[in-house]
Amino acid sequence: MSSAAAAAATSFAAKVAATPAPAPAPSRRCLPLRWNPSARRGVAAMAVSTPRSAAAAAAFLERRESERALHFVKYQGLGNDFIMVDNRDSAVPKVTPEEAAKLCDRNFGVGADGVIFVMPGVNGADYTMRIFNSDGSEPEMCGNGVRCFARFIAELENLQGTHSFKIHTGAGLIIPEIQNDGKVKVDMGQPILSGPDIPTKLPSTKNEAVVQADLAVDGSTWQVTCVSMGNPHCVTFGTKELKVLHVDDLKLSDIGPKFEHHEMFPARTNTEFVEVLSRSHLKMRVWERGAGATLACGTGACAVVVAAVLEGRAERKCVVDLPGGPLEIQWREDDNHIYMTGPAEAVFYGSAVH
Ligand SMILES: N[C@@H](CCC[C@H](N)C(=O)O)C(=O)O
Repeated sequence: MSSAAAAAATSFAAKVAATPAPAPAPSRRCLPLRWNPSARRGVAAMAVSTPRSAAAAAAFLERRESERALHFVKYQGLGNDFIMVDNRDSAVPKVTPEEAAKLCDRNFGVGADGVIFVMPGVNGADYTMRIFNSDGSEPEMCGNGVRCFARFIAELENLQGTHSFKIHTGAGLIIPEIQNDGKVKVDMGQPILSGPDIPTKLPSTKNEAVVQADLAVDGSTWQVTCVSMGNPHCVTFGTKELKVLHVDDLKLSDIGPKFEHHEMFPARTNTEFVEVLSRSHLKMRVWERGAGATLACGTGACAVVVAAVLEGRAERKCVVDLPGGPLEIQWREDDNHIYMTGPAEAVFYGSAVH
């Protein structure tokens, strides 16, 4: 955590009232986000088992309503978890980057990989998505986050069934579509391959792209392919010495930060370590810029398939296994767009006092 965020940690009193979300069932909707008395009774009833604690919980809920509280819903996509904030009434995020870092702290806050804001759309988009990483920095895009975003909008707007939305993000227009089975398929747009645009200072090796370039990290020469999905990714399948990675053997907390802060990446980088299981099945672990080791990274999985295709290791349509579960990724030849399909669901509802 930055010193600014650490300072905020002492001043930002996050008291979190968390309640498990109802089990997902197609015919049953989640609790409405707009505060409503019957929903509140439901929360209290779930949280309490004795009359005495029921009274305490009711008193707490009364007090909570009278204080300035940030109401949120915690969502997760393959274990990549986010505090979702209904920010539809303003283009200014309801929490600062320092407060976001505090909220994301797994001991002193709610615990999450990031905070995501649903904001009014601009330039013809239905909504704008902004996100703060758990260190308070602001990335351009988040793949798992945009799936959660789509499900959150459906909940906020009381929409059932299939729906697609035009979302304005720092990576341009992103289009998630909620499918019949509840999964979300996202048009993630086109990958950016030009080194300076990613950005990386590594020289291009294949046309304008940086493919299987040598990168010295921690005494080894890693072979990396760089891809931007709006946010920067460095993908590696191994070192010059050790061509094949066994990703489960990696000590991510040692090696990850050395990539993230490498001088070749002026905006820092996300890094994906990949094992090829077959030409349509990849396995990866990720060290995320601003969030560290996470259970999944949607933009990372897209970057991995692009890198695998550019290196001739895989087909354009792959299942990518992440620690939190699989994502289906397709890099289409006709429009050069990448499509990502995966789950997203609400975990719990809460309020943080600040
Ligand atoms: N987990 C995300 C990526 C979030 C942003 C990333 N940490 C960055 O700084 O670029 C995903 O699912 O894509």
